[in-house]
Amino acid sequence: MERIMDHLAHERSKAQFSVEEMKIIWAGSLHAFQVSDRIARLVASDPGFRKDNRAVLSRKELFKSALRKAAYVWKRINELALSEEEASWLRFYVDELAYAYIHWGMFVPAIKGSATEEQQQKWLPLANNMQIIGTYAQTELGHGSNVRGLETTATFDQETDEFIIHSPTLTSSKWWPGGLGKVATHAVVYARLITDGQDYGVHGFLVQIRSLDDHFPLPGVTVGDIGMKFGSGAFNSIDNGFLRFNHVRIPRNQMLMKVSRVTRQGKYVESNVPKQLLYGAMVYVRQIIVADASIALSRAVCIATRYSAVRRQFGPPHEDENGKGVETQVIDYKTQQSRLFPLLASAYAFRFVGEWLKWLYTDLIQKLEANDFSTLPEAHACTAGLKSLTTSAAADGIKECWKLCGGHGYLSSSGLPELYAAFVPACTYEGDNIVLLLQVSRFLMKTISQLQTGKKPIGTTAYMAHVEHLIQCRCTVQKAEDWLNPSVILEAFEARAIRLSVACAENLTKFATPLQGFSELSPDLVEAAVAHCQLIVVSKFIEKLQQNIEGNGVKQQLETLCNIYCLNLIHKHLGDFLSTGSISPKQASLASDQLRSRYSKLRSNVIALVDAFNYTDHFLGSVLGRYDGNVYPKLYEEAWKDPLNDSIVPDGYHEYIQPLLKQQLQNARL
Ligand SMILES: CCCCCCCC/C=C\CCCCCCCCCCCCCCCC(=O)SCCNC(=O)CCNC(=O)[C@H](O)C(C)(C)COP(=O)(O)OP(=O)(O)OC[C@H]1O[C@@H](n2cnc3c(N)ncnc32)[C@H](O)[C@@H]1OP(=O)(O)O
Ligand SMILES: Cc1cc2nc3c(=O)[nH]c(=O)nc-3n(C[C@H](O)[C@H](O)[C@H](O)COP(=O)(O)OP(=O)(O)OC[C@H]3O[C@@H](n4cnc5c(N)ncnc54)[C@H](O)[C@@H]3O)c2cc1C
Repeated sequence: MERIMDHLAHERSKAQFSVEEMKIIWAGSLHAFQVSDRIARLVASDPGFRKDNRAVLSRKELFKSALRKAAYVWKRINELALSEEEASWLRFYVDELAYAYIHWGMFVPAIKGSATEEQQQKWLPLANNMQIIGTYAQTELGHGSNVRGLETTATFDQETDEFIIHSPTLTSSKWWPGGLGKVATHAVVYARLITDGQDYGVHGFLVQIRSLDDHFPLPGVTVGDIGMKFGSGAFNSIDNGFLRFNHVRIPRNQMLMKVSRVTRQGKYVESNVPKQLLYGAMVYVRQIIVADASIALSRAVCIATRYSAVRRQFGPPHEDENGKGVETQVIDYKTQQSRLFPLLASAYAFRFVGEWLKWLYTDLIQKLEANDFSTLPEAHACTAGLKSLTTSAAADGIKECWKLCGGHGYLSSSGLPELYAAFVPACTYEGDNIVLLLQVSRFLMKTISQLQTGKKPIGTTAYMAHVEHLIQCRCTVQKAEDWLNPSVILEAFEARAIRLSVACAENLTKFATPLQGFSELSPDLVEAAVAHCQLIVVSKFIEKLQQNIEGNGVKQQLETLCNIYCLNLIHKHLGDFLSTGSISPKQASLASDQLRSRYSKLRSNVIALVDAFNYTDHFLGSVLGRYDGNVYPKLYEEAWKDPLNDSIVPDGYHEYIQPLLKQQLQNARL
């Protein structure tokens, strides 16, 4: 036991940088670090937030436990008079999916983004004080991705000055909204607006669905939970629901009227803001999901890295620091490093691109407030594309971390199965990842077509202004060290991205209609979108390194991580880089050499690099990822806690095992 504990201490002593300074870089600022650290400890030390028994709870128990925690969170927020920032950290570290995620993450943002000032004044105080609990009811049984295909109707009745909300078909039933099944009292419902016999497409409406007195559904409302979801624990603590309306009436002023409105006379009037603002809540949440992807991946990487340093298999016996013979730490196998270290680098890369995306979103909101809508298309493309890229990579990465932990990774007590089950739907919710990449490719094709008109590309597409150079340039790498030059890396990624996009644009012209071309070439368009989004992540990592980074050795570690992130992408997408001529086969081989040498450089720092995430054992929820590395005794302890071990002879023995054994024994004697 002692030896294992010593192992992580020894690993920590090998670090070549200041972990405390790296914690600040990871958190984003000294202030963010201090607040998050304080709240993380507060949550970890409060028995009310215990979560180690989640995997063995039944669905009903799990749901009730999530309700209890959500109420307790609210109580603590008020008792401690927490600021909005502190309250968000508290919800984050409690780490239990419940209705509050949708209430604060989508219902409130939808009201802020799509309601008029007057409507906000009425509804936001109610929502902010939890006098009502809201959900975001967009997806239907028949349509999720295709928002324009939604079927729920909101028909204006001029006589009573009301909208009639109705579900005309089974497929128009709302399906999936979080917190809807059993909790929400209100919903922002997306429905087709019909007035004067004309269909004006999908708009948002605020609809009360349950009584505030007895919680029963209001007349005309049929509502319930859609059933168990993938994995134990995970998303089963939340009540994703279905909802059907039978001619439910709401006052006209409960249409969200910032983008357009209906007058008392039933006239449809558009405002001067773009229709797409109706989708504003999705842009907001996609940006948060990118931050969440870095968190989910970093949790898995932290577990797999610490465990890989504790776990020993094979190898010539080495002497440990006490002179004892020991086997090889699995983290020292080059295959383990080549699977794990790029994931560690990705966690950092996604953290920084998430930080940048938050800035982009804040900037967008400031511009929208000043009636400047010019950056909306780029913000949509960036949030959609990066949500897709980071969630797919994080979901795959978490699964890889579980395999990196061998058999023990498959145990619930490793924390990895639940982490995976809870995160993998991020590839689907808030926009299916392929559908979102097709949105990015549409934006890229539009940008390329505008190059011919002389329009200067801006922001993340600014590189496209250099199309002529990037189409014909040759990578200058001659020796492995050349791959450490950020401008060489950047140009290789820019060349690959633009060459894939330009090839798509050229191929599109070969089809009879753009629609046909988009459909036939969609796999290529998705690859071009991925290349563009990876370029964004690479360039934001490089930009981060150009900032003033304090702390002993911190910048050097980040440089190594950045190199690993970029070179591993080249290795993984070699086909693209070679087929577009962005690099040569010889340069690809030098990139692999450099990548291997970066792994060796990083090796002694990896435990400290995951410590810099500053996750408490409570938040990690993993025996394998414990800070003290005391894995085996704790695994044994956890095994004893399983309800199956409550009795020596199991329930069912007398009914099913004993008679079977007796029968077989008798048969053998005959
Ligand atoms: C110490 C530690 C420190 C660490 C610090 C870390 C910090 C921690 C921070 C955060 C942690 C976070 C923790 C929180 C965790 C969050 C977890 C969340 C939990 C669960 C949440 C689950 C929520 C799920 C909710 C939902 O799923 S709601 C439903 C979402 N539905 C969709 O997304 C549907 C997808 N479909 C669409 O979006 C659209 O239909 C479509 C695909 C875009 C197509 O639409 P349509 O046909 O109308 O459009 P087009 O014709 O294609 O386009 C028309 C033009 O409009 C443009 N467009 C489209 N969409 C938008 C948009 N959203 N905004 C702007 N513009 C848009 C489009 O580009 C077209 O433009 P054009 O110029 O080409 O015409
Ligand atoms: C855990 C979870 C929570 C959710 N919470 C909410 C919520 O709170 N509120 C809410 O309104 N919704 C919610 N949703 C619904 C979610 O937003 C949708 O599931 C999502 O938008 C995907 O839509 P879909 O299910 O219709 O997938 P589909 O569009 O049916 O996708 C099925 C397949 O078709 C492919 N596909 C679809 N269209 C195209 C295309 N044009 N080109 C190429 N391929 C295509 C997709 O790539 C995918 O492989 C939630 C979903 C989940 C899983």
